[in-house]
Formats: sequence, structure tokens, C-alpha cells
Amino acid sequence: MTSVGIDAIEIRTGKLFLDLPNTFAPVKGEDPEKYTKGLGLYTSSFPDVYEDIVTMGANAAKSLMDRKGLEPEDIGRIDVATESAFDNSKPVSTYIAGCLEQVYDGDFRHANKGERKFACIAGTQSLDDAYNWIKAGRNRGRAALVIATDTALYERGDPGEATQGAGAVAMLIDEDPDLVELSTEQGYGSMDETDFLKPNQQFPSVDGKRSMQVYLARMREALEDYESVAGRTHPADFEYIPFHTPFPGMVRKAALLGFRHMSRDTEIEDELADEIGRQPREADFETWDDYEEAIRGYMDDLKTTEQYRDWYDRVIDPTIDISSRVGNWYTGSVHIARLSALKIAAEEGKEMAGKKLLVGSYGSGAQAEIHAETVQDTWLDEIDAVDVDSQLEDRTEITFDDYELIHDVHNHEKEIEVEEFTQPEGEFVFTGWGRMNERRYEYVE
Ligand SMILES: CC(=O)SCCNC(=O)CCNC(=O)[C@H](O)C(C)(C)COP(=O)(O)OP(=O)(O)OC[C@H]1O[C@@H](n2cnc3c(N)ncnc32)[C@H](O)[C@@H]1OP(=O)(O)O
Repeated sequence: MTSVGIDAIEIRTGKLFLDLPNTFAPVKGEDPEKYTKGLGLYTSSFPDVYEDIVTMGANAAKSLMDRKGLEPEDIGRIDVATESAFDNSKPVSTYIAGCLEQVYDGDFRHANKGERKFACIAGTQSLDDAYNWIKAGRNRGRAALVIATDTALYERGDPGEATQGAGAVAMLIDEDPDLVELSTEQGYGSMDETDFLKPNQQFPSVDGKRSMQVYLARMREALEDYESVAGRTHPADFEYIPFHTPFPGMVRKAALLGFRHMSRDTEIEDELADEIGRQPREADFETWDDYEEAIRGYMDDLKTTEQYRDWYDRVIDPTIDISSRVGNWYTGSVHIARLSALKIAAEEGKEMAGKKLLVGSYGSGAQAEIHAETVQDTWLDEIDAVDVDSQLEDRTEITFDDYELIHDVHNHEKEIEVEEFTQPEGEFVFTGWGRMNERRYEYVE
């Protein structure tokens, strides 16, 4: 069987950043620790005046193509995942292909292009599409470019304003991948939910607290569904578990539930029994409320145990590092979590070849998906080549007043002229609108 997976990754962050505890929280009259300790966020990325989902996606894709020495003819498919699209008909992938064709010989005339929408899970669904296309033997030896790109902005004053972000992740999906092979086994948890949606509007209608409950419920169903095909999971099976990370605090909740689930009926539950008792079983309670209360008590105790804390520090904490510095990238968020973990593994000199990851994606509306990935022998060269730190360090800090302006610049309802904060160089930029109201782009040397 051909192995198929992610051959290479590149990211492109919005070039501006807002310091959440020190700049945003004081103006909002909030305790900075809500951000650092509660949400787990330090800074959020924002796009400069000339950046948007197309420029960030095209710039990430160009870095990837240059690094891998690819030409348009090597790509048979361009799938863009986004929930920030500005066009209800023409897909963002055509805009990105148009950008790339400005700088490469040849074109993407024979590449299949599309756009995937299912909130944040669309990035993983695009990986699926590429995987299936290659497995079906329809790729004619060509690779697929998957680009997850979003500008995660909320209405001013919405609680979601705390969890914004902007950036793109470009991934090359190919046979015999250099980074990770994707498992055939997958699990889904999917229900019609009204937790976060954008019915013909730019900024989301969000029931934030409910969206967190729905995330956890669907993730748990996806894990059970995954186990029904792949067999029971155990906390020791996976080196890292990257989750969709709207903010790191969400992952802390998901990780605790996951650990409880994976350690049930194992030696870990036995070892913890003296300290915190056994996990409550529904059958032992007369009412659901009593059972829930017992579960809450068990979870409160579980998160203080050494076993859980060690596991969390080793398996989960490395996945949230980048996210805590860039905020929510919606469709790209789980792919940043994977990258974050592998980057830290590389920095720590960890041998990862052959090790497994369990990847938990989520999209509001709502669906969770779980699959496993196997790290490939060549992973270290790939991870060492990805430029994350310099991009994050090179971002320009904005004040709260700047933030208000930049929010308005990217608000489709407003027309406002604002001077760019940074000077574009060697990148695609947005230049304005064409005669049919299409957005126009050019490459700046
Ligand atoms: C879009 C998706 O990806 S769907 C999945 C998740 N949903 C979202 O991201 C929706 C968008 N975001 C939002 O709606 C909001 O930002 C929310 C719901 C995440 C947070 O809402 P807020 O009302 O602003 O924050 P809240 O008061 O709940 O504080 C956030 C956390 O910080 C904690 N906190 C608050 N103040 C402090 C403090 N001073 N010190 C330590 N912790 C604090 C809170 O207890 C809470 O943690 P908990 O949930 O473990 O109790």
C-alpha cells in the first residue's frame, strides 16, 4: 500500500501582533491573567493593510514550493480551506493560483482547485480530499497543495475578540511523505449544532460557552468512533496529541477528558485509585446529575495528579506553544499544533521517527475528527527547514489604537484608508479591486 501524508509544511503569519495581557486586557479593564493563565494566550497575529487570506496563503505556498523545488506542473490539486472567504462563487484557490502563476514558469491549468468549508475542520477535510485523491490513483504522480488560511476576527466587543488571529498553513500532500503518514483509520463526531456560524455575515455569531461544550462532546464521539476501527487508545500510545486550538485553555479541557477516557480500565486508573478513587461509572448513579457531579469531582482531582501533569507536560504542552503566540488561525489551527509539537521535539533532540501522533480536529457547526499519524524518518530535515521563529519575531507590534484601525481595515462593511504598518518585500500583496469587484494582487520584489 502506498503511504500518503504530509510531505512539507510552511506557515505565514499576519505581520502585526497585539500583546493581549499588556495592551488589550488593560483597555478592556480585564485582568491580564485571564489571557496568560485562563485562555493561555500571549499575543495574536493580525494582517497588515495589504495582507489577507489570499496573500497569506500564497506566501506560505510560495515558501513551500521554493523550498521543495516545485513548479506548477508538479501540483495536481490546490485545495483551500477557509472560513473567511470574501467570494461566494470564485474559490480562494483560484486567486492563490493566480498569484503563484505571476512568479513561476508554467501554470496550474490542469490542477483541480476547490474551496472547503466546515468551520475550522475544513483544513483537515482538505487533507482528506488530497489523501483520497492520491490513494485512488488519480494524481498522475503529482502532489496536492492544501492551504488553510484565515483571518479570525470577531465583532468589536464580542467575547471572541479575545481569541482572534490571522495566518495560513500550506501543506504538500504526497506519496512517501517526508513528514508524517496519515492513518486510514478515522473517527467522526458530527451533529447539527448552532454554536458558531456566519450566516451571510463577515463576523461570527458565537455562543462561546456552548461552542466549548460542543467541541468537547464531538471530540469525545470522534475518539470513540476512531477506537471502533483502530482499537482502544492508551495515553502511552502517542508522543503528541495536537488538538484544534482556538486558544490553549480549550486544549487543556480536551486533554483532561481525553486522558480520563484513555486511562479508563487501564493500569493508570488502578495506580491512581488510592489517591483519587476510581472513575465514576454511570451505572453506579441514580441520576445523571449525581453522575455528572461525581465526574466533575474526579476530573478536578485527576488534573492535580503527577501522572496526569507529567503526561500533559510531555504530550500536550508542546502542541500549544505557537498558538499561544499567534491566536486562532481557524482552519490552520490544528496544523499549527502539530508543527508546534514537532518543532519542540526537534529543539529537544527527540527521536521521533516511527512515533505516533493522534490528531484531533474540530469545526463548529459541528464536527470533530480524529486520526493518527506516523512520523517519518526524514521528519527532522523538514521541521528544521520551516521558518517559524523568525516570522514570529519579525512581526510588528501594534497599539490598541492601531488594532482598532486594522480591525476596521479588514471589516468588509467599512471603507477606511490606513497607512501600512510594515514595508512589503518579496511577497504577494493586495492592491485593490478590479472592474468586477474582484480582489487584485501582485508580487512585490
Ligand atoms: C471558534 C472555534 O474554534 S470553536 C471552539 C471554542 N470557541 C471559541 O473560540 C469561541 C470564541 N471565543 C469566545 O467566545 C470567548 O473568547 C471564550 C468563550 C473562549 C472566553 O470567553 P470570556 O467570557 O471572554 O472569558 P472567561 O471569563 O470565560 O475566561 C476565560 C478563562 O479564563 C479564566 N480566567 C478569567 N480571569 C482569570 C484570571 N484573572 N486568572 C486566571 N484565569 C482567569 C476563566 O476562568 C476561564 O477559564 P475556564 O473556562 O477554565 O473557567
